Amino acid sequence: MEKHIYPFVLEKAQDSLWNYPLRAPMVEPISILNAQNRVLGEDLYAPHSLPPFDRSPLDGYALRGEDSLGASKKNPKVLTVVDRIPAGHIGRRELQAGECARIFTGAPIPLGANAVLRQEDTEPEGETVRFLSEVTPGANISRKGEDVVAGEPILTRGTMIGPAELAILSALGMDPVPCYARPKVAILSTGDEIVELTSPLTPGKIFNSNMYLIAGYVSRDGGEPILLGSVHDKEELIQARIQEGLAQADLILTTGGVSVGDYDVVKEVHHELGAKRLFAKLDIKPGTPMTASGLGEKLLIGLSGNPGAAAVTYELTVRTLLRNWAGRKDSQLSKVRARLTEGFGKTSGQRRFLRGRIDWVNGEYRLSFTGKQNPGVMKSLLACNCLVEVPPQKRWMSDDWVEAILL
Ligand SMILES: Nc1nc2c(c(=O)[nH]1)N[C@H]1C(S)=C(S)[C@@H](COP(=O)(O)OP(=O)(O)OC[C@H]3O[C@@H](n4cnc5c(N)ncnc54)[C@H](O)[C@@H]3O)O[C@H]1N2
Ligand code: MOO
Repeated sequence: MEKHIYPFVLEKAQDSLWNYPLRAPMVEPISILNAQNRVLGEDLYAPHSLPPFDRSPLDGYALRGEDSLGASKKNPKVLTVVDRIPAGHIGRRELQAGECARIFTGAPIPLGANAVLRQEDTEPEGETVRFLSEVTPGANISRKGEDVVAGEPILTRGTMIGPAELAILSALGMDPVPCYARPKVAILSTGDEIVELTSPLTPGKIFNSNMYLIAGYVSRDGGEPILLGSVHDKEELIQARIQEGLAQADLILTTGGVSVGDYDVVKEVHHELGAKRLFAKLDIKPGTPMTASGLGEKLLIGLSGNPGAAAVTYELTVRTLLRNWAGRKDSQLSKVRARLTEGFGKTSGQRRFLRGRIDWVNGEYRLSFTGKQNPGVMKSLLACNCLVEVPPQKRWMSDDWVEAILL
């Protein structure tokens, strides 16, 4: 057991992880039905324009605008209706002077027409229609390409696909969608006290909740969790399970076994596996004993077993690492200024990150702490949508302005 481990400044630890040369994910074709929340793997260009043809934005009549000039309620212009064009159909003939076509929203503008008059400004009369107002040539036509022009760059690599992207992709007929493969992340919980949910909870044991916590984060951030379950605090057992993980994944996230106790063997296991230490202690609370080692193009990260500590350190380090690796553009943590609804008086020699919640209240962001901040506490993660740093020896007072790290 090492006597003293030098604590790494959080920002240096972040740098070492975020710049670690992991293998870039391949690009794979994904059905548009499964593309939500996937990351686009290529820049995409529009194969055709949107709309793909000049169309009517109104129910009314398509005409040559010149034929309506001077029309008014008092002095209507009468045109002959020679065609009827519902959406999805095309006009049968080119309009001549003095002619118009009944047209409906979304239908293509017929040849010869250059304007549409809405039906509210007309009075149909048998085969003819009276125009009660004029419409200038070019008016009321939704032009081909007014939304998207064929060939224009439409979505860039690294875009997270959501409903708006799905709409554009499908309008352009782009199925399947080239997406980055989701990086595989193996997750292992260590500890003699951990049991799986399928086993009874006998005295001294707790259920393996960290695996679900971390798997949830991994999926959220664009990775594919591989669940390795839990393993007792024995070096050879942990090593074997990590090796099992390494056969399937390039990032191994373990929880527990990183502190200074007799059973905290994860650091030794990293060493035995030939991994090179990046850091083995952070200058923050909670999660101080977090450890990380590089093994070629693979990373081994040991988070604290305490769920609150594992969550905070995941968010401050692994979140951005994984989003970057998954190819996402939104990988950086962002901050907003918020005013505290309450103080936090407990000082520490170490930087501390508190779990909080910000809400927009009466024209400003207000930040409240979400409850007990002990590293073993899970409940304060429930409403948590931000973290707030307390510098060493600092006390936050109610109404202080702080920077909230958005989660
Ligand atoms: N003498 C010292 N003791 C401790 C120190 C220290 O500096 N000197 N550091 C403390 C700090 S800080 C932390 S954080 C913890 C970290 O311990 P480990 O990361 O080695 O984690 P464990 O001891 O294995 O577990 C801690 C805690 O979390 C519970 N746990 C573990 N795994 C799970 C899981 N999968 N699901 C739910 N809960 C889990 C475990 O039962 C413990 O209660 O060490 C302090 N000790
Ligand atoms: O630094 Mo430990 O993670 O919270 O209590």
